[in-house]
Amino acid sequence: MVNQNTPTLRRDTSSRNRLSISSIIKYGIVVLVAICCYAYIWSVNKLFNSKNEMLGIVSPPEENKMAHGATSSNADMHGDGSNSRSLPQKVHSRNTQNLANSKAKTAPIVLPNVLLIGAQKAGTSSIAQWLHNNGVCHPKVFPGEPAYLIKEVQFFNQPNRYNAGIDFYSKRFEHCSEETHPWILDATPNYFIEASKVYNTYTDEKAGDALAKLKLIAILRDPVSRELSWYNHKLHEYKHGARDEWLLDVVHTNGTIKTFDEYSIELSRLITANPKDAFSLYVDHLKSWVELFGRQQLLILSYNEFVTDPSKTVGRLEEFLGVKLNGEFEKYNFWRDVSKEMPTIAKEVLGELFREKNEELYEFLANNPGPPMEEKPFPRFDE
Ligand SMILES: Nc1ncnc2c1ncn2[C@@H]1O[C@H](COP(=O)(O)OS(=O)(=O)O)[C@@H](OP(=O)(O)O)[C@H]1O
Repeated sequence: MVNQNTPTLRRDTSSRNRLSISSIIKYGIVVLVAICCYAYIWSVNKLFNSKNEMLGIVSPPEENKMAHGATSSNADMHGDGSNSRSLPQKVHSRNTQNLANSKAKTAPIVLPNVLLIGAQKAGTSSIAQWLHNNGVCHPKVFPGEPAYLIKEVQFFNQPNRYNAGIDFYSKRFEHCSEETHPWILDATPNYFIEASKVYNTYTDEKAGDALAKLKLIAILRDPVSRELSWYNHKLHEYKHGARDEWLLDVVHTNGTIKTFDEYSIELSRLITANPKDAFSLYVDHLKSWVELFGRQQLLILSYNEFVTDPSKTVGRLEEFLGVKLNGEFEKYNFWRDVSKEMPTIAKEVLGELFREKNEELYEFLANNPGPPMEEKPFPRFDE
């Protein structure tokens, strides 16, 4: 039995041995192939990444994200940008981070050295265009962004843009070389109520000496007629089919258009309830600018003078910027399909609403004189 079994046993053992050797060889080949595949994928990936880095390609679309934000927040002239489309949150913030890191290594920060901070509806488009005609550098508009950003970057007033950081803002001005463009302008009237955000950016450690070089220009218009102009702007857009949220306060809920009298009564209620964000309460906002930036960096112009004696306004701007400026102001944002007449009730309601703050403004400007070329005393709106 033993002998009979032994060969069998022997035969079985040698076959098992042959099996296990061939299995080991097979497994070895599989492992080797797996290692080779992994090494190949890793090296291709590495090569691709380093090529992207060399070409300056960063992961997905920071620009697209901003373009969406800007386009949709066009419907929000006061700028909370809340309806902007965006990437899923995690990807979104990582991309912004990547961009910031790569820019910090490569491009120096370029900030505008002239900000036309408002007031809205006080001839800012005309002044901005005229300065651009005179060689003052204007912001770059990126693909997908609305064309009006060539005048106004809307950086400090739109949270989705402001939160993208100083590198995002700088990118709009990187084409403005100091040799060819001594002056770089962002003319965003909505900045008028954003003094502290502007200050934070200009004192960022990346901003260098931008704060010391910064010139601020404000042009003030009688707030009552400024409000009529803004109402007319919205009405004009509405008549041309726009239905964005920011302009819907010119219509009743049933779709009929509010008269300016009706609009003014509501506006008066709103401003009384929330004066902080009211653009027409000039003195409140100017106090913040003066406190943060001083008075000599800020030139305050009169819209009334700009309309009635523009050559004087030109002279003040020339002196403030230290350059010769040519040509005339052209008309911008002048709508013919709206009435410029000031109705009686609105005049009274808004006149009363702004009276006190206007007086405070004249007093504040008298006690805090601006740079030498500024008109003094600042002309009263009711003169
Ligand atoms: N060159 C010139 N001279 C006199 N008045 C002018 C000029 N250019 C523009 N305007 C009037 O300014 C108002 C528009 O101001 P803005 O360009 O600042 O508007 S905006 O804030 O950019 O939307 C708007 O005022 P209203 O007509 O009262 O609405 C324009 O007609």
